[in-house]
Amino acid sequence: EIAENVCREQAVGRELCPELFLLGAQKCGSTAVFRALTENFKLDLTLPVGIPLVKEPQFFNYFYDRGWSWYIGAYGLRKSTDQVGIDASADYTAFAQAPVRIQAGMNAERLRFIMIMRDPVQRAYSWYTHVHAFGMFYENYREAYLCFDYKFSLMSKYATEAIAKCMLAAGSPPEVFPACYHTARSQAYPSYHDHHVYIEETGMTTAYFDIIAYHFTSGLYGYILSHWFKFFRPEQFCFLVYENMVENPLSELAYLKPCIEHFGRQINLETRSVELPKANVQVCKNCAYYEQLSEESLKTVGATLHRELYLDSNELVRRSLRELYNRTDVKLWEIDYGSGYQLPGSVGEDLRLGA
Ligand SMILES: Nc1ncnc2c1ncn2[C@@H]1O[C@H](COP(=O)(O)OS(=O)(=O)O)[C@@H](OP(=O)(O)O)[C@H]1O
Repeated sequence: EIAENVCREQAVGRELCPELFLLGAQKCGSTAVFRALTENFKLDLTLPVGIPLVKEPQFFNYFYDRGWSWYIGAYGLRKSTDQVGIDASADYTAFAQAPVRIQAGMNAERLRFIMIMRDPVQRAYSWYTHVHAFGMFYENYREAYLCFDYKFSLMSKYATEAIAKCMLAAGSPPEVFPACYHTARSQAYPSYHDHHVYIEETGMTTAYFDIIAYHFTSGLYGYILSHWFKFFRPEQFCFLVYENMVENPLSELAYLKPCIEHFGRQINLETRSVELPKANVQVCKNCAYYEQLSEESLKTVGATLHRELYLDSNELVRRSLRELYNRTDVKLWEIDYGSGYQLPGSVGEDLRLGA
């Protein structure tokens, strides 16, 4: 039996514990980043062996009850001092208890976290597409979707109402995510799971509403960050912005340097040009009941989501990255959502600083 505190040592011959975490949210391009690290930069990172989703052990969210032996055992023993174990469960960011458990059980000071962010609207729509492509055989997903006639636009509308109400009741930024993430059962707000609301457009009442909320709460990056910052120091994080990465992979991936060099390893950014590997590109044209939104329709839905759900969170991201990392190049996701969109003063300021 492996003891819970075994990860506090780094001795060769003892258990190698994962120390590099590749976090999302999901659908932010984490598979492409993983491939860039291992294929383009030829970084030898140790993955767990013998557990179902190798790259994503999902221990600190879904499989915690399988125990530490299951998780740590899968990484084997340390062969050298600079060996690095990686856990690329992007989804840890969607669970408030994940950083609590990581801090409690791992060698917290040693850890580094790569966190990727993407326009939360595009991300949510990508997850919706993913569910149509891969998740509709789960009965609870089908039932949750059925109430909305399987439509992303309807889900957005009702999820925005519920989540915005929760955020209003939640208090200061660090409190928002634990109170309002998709499986939250806070005093401030009853759980989404038991949130039964009548959908006017379909004449049905919601079931498994937490499944719907998940699409949208996973994009509240600003609040996710202020939650993780309760457990780890800013120096332990390296941020990637999906849109920047697509536009200029090399200069965006350069932000990973401190998180890699921390382990005595190098990524050579000077000599090679890097193309971001294409991974998990989804096509759902023939998915049954799939609401394929035109660019224009997604902009209409997205403008409301940004205005009513993401605005403060997005601002928090930009402010955190500017103040803590001196970064002013975080994409203004809201700006793509149509003319007439009123930027608040502080966002306008960010825009000027970023220009
Ligand atoms: N090279 C490159 N350039 C641009 N976009 C890319 C690239 N590689 C992956 N992707 C897009 O990333 C989305 C998948 O993200 P993830 O790998 O994090 O998905 S998952 O959470 O692991 O399922 C998925 O987004 P959507 O296409 O919007 O669904 C991928 O298309």
